[in-house]
Amino acid sequence: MSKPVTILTGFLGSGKTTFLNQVLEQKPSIRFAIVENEFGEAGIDGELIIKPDNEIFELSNGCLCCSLNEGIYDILNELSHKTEQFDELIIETTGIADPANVASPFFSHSEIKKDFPVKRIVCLVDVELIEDQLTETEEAIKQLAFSDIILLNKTAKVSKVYLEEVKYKLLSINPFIKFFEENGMVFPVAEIFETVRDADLKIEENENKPHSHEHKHGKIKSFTFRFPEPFNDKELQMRLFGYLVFEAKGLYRIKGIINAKDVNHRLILQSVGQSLNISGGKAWQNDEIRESKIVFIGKDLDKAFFEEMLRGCMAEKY
Ligand SMILES: Nc1nc2c(ncn2[C@@H]2O[C@H](COP(=O)(O)OP(=O)(O)OP(=O)(O)O)[C@@H](O)[C@H]2O)c(=O)[nH]1
Repeated sequence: MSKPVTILTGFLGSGKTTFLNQVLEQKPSIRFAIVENEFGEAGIDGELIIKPDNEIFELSNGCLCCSLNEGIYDILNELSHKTEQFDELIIETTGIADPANVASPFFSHSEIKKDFPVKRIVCLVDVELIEDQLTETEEAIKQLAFSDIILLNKTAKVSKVYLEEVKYKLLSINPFIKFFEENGMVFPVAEIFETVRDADLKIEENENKPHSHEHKHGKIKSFTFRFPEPFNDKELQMRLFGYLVFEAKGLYRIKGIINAKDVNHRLILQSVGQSLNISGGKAWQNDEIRESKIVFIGKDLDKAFFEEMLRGCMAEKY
């Protein structure tokens, strides 16, 4: 039996995981299998999904367009043997993947095409940051160009006039897109899932082209740090905030699961552009090894600098 596929794309921090969580909340009767891919090694997004009873596959360590084929084929193969356990598949791509590459196995293989028909490719757009992202990176343009649905996110951060300008600009890149908007941090999940892409996707450029292993992300790098020692969360927040305000050029994204001293639950660290947010996450279990994982993604980043900054925030120093 065929299983509908939704591909989520959008630049780093645009809101893909947030949207995915709302889909799981608003569609409780659908059993989703989820493929999470991250640029950077730590499987942080998997931990940020609210309903762990969904089957979650992680394709970490690299980006989907470069390490895709083997991994995704294995996952689809596994899924095809347990079709009675799920109803639909969602693939969340990394924030710097070209979704044409992600989608190519779904269109170039007749069996995959039949068993896993792609119903929609949804691109999340951070309306405040998209202009800079389009100027700075090729991936943001490719994501827009390839999608069927644009979900305009973080709309409260810009004026209505600016939002119209953004739409106009996006339409000049892809005139076929259908717009949806988040409203007060609520996504129109039902309407999006009622929208099915028009015709078979044309991916002439990619279909028969051998996959190039040349890395396409220029100088975009990702570092993942893991620390068993607990952090002083106030110090961490202060230093990161100072960094973001004064020095953060080229840093696109920070995501982390933090183990802070005297705090019995995880802290979730999120930063996009210059914003920084630390909020409560799942409780640490008694038998669990507590470890912090933090990933930094950006252009021309200096790993040693971040390591020193983070080590300066350990609780033992205070
Ligand atoms: N103000 C506001 N913040 C939002 C909204 N949607 C998401 N965010 C915040 O934006 C940050 C990034 O959201 P994610 O859902 O993790 O973004 P993502 O696209 O999955 O990020 P990557 O996996 O790094 O590409 C988080 O701190 C969210 O809480 C929104 O509608 N409004």
